[in-house]
Amino acid sequence: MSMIAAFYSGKSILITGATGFLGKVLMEKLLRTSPDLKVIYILVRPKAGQTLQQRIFQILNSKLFEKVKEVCPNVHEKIRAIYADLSQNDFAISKEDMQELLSCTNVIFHCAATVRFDDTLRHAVQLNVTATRQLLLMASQMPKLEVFIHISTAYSNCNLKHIDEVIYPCPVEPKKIIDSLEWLDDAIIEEIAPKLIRDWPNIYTYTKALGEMVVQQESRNLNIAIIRPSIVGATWQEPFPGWVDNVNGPNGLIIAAGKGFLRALKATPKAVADLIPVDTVVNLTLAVGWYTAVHRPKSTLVYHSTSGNFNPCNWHKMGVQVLATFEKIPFERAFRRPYANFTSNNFTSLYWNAVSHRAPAIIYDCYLRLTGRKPRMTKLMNQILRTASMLEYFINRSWEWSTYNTEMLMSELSPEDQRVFNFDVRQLNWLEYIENYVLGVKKYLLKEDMAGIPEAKQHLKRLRNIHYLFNTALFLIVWRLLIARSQMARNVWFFIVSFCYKFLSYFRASSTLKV
Ligand SMILES: CCCCCCCCCCCCCCCCCCCC(=O)SCCNC(=O)CCNC(=O)[C@H](O)C(C)(C)COP(=O)(O)OP(=O)(O)OC[C@H]1O[C@@H](n2cnc3c(N)ncnc32)[C@H](O)[C@@H]1OP(=O)(O)O
Ligand SMILES: NC(=O)C1=CN([C@@H]2O[C@H](COP(=O)(O)OP(=O)(O)OC[C@H]3O[C@@H](n4cnc5c(N)ncnc54)[C@H](OP(=O)(O)O)[C@@H]3O)[C@@H](O)[C@H]2O)C=CC1
Repeated sequence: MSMIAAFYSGKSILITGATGFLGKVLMEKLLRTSPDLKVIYILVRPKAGQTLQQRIFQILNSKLFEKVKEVCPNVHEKIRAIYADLSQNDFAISKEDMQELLSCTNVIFHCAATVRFDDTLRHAVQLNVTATRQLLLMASQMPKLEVFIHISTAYSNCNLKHIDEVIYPCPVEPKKIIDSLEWLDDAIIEEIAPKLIRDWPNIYTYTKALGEMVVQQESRNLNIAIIRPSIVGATWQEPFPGWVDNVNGPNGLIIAAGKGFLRALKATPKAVADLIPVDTVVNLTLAVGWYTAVHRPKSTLVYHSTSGNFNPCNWHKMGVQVLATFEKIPFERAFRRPYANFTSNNFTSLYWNAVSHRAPAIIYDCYLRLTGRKPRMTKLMNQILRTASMLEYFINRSWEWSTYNTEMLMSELSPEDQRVFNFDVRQLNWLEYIENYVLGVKKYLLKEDMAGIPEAKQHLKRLRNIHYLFNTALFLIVWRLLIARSQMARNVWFFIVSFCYKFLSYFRASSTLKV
């Protein structure tokens, strides 16, 4: 019997960010392993014209939740969606709902955040700092609360090279920032933002660091733990391999590469690609929830959910395997044949951007214009290159995260829990994982049918022929121009032609002799 699963049975669990990538997998695993939990409260806002109910209905009827329904057929009854906007005062939760949350909640998983790298400082502080403080305040008024789990990121201290499982202080107190945002206007905030974030690469990682500090300062006598995942990727094993549902992190780049838009990346091939499967993060999170509630550590423990020091993979290996998978299971209607060129050199990177990205986009847009269609490739390419440049910081560096707490927890689990809540990435086979990942991107993000693979392969062959034809034509044009202008080029040309002629004559003569 799993002790972790038993712990969550009969519990009322509050999840923020349950409609997000990590939140959905967390909810699924909880329902599948502890089907007799009492209720999962999820704080949700209406979005994209959908009501709360429509959003929940769509999530629970998605492929991700198919397996869970076999063990928990009444899954809809276990979820109680509560209207909430985390950027508002008191989260805009109604009095009745708030009362219910305060009196019933046993466990909190705080996953909600804005993960955009370029969000405004005001919004990112509201979500990643102020909302965390507000939730901690709510938690302190919950008599039945046993544990509060805060999801942060391994990059909250990415301005350091070696990162321990401790909360590092930020140069400016979060409270001072929260207070000043109340009276400063937006223009001034954006002006001071770069000065505040100092050597953090973006607003996201900076505000996640502030969020951790808030957790430390406002923890009162709460039983809290922090999880710090690195780059969260598709599922490894559960509920099935390769599940993924948004374009964040590597996902968008895999699409851009598979469709042949992105063929070079400013990346350090030997740098560690610290990906961690989302189900691994979820298993660790649930195990930490159990351990923190049952063992009540004296201080707030931080757990790194990273792969680098257990089972390192670098960007070169990842790129090669991603490309190999595109060969086997290509994406449909690619713009060009997929290719992956990783370079850490600024000059080479500029060259590849001009030759491999911008020039083909401009040529294609000319073709669209000539055929009476609206040009769109340059705009799309600019968007992709902007995204790639935003991620560059993370693919050109390696970090060392210590994992003492995570390893300690692994050794505390029973063999059954180690199996059901496996977060040991030493067992992960990268080649297999990446193949399933790319397949998952094709199936669940691009919604492409596997039956289209032969046609996709044919299309790639056609692209290869076009590529050869184009290169040959280009070579001939350049050569012709050179010959017209330079005596030296003409001499080389006559030398090659006479050499070929002699070779052919010799070949013909010797084959005649044999006969
Ligand atoms: C050369 C061959 C390569 C072979 C492939 C090998 C794979 C290597 C992958 C390497 C990836 C490394 C990733 C490192 C990530 C580090 C993460 C740190 C860990 C965290 O805690 S962060 C959590 C993750 N957060 C994010 O990833 C958010 C990043 N996104 C943003 O901040 C913004 O989207 C961005 C990039 C600033 C763009 O903003 P904006 O210009 O305003 O555009 P939109 O957001 O509105 O989106 C417009 C359009 O682009 C699509 N989109 C969004 N994100 C991506 C993406 N990552 N890749 C591709 N496309 C993306 C979006 O869906 C929109 O499309 P529409 O069709 O709706 O217009
Ligand atoms: N993905 C990654 O690579 C990594 C993620 N993390 C951390 O993991 C956690 C989850 O990330 P992930 O699932 O990827 O992110 P997503 O962007 O997929 O999910 C974010 C969640 O937060 C919710 N949310 C955002 N703003 C509000 C708001 N104003 N009111 C209510 N809910 C809101 C979103 O709701 P809605 O659906 O309505 O937008 C969504 O459910 C975050 O804390 C992130 O920092 C850490 C390391 C890496």
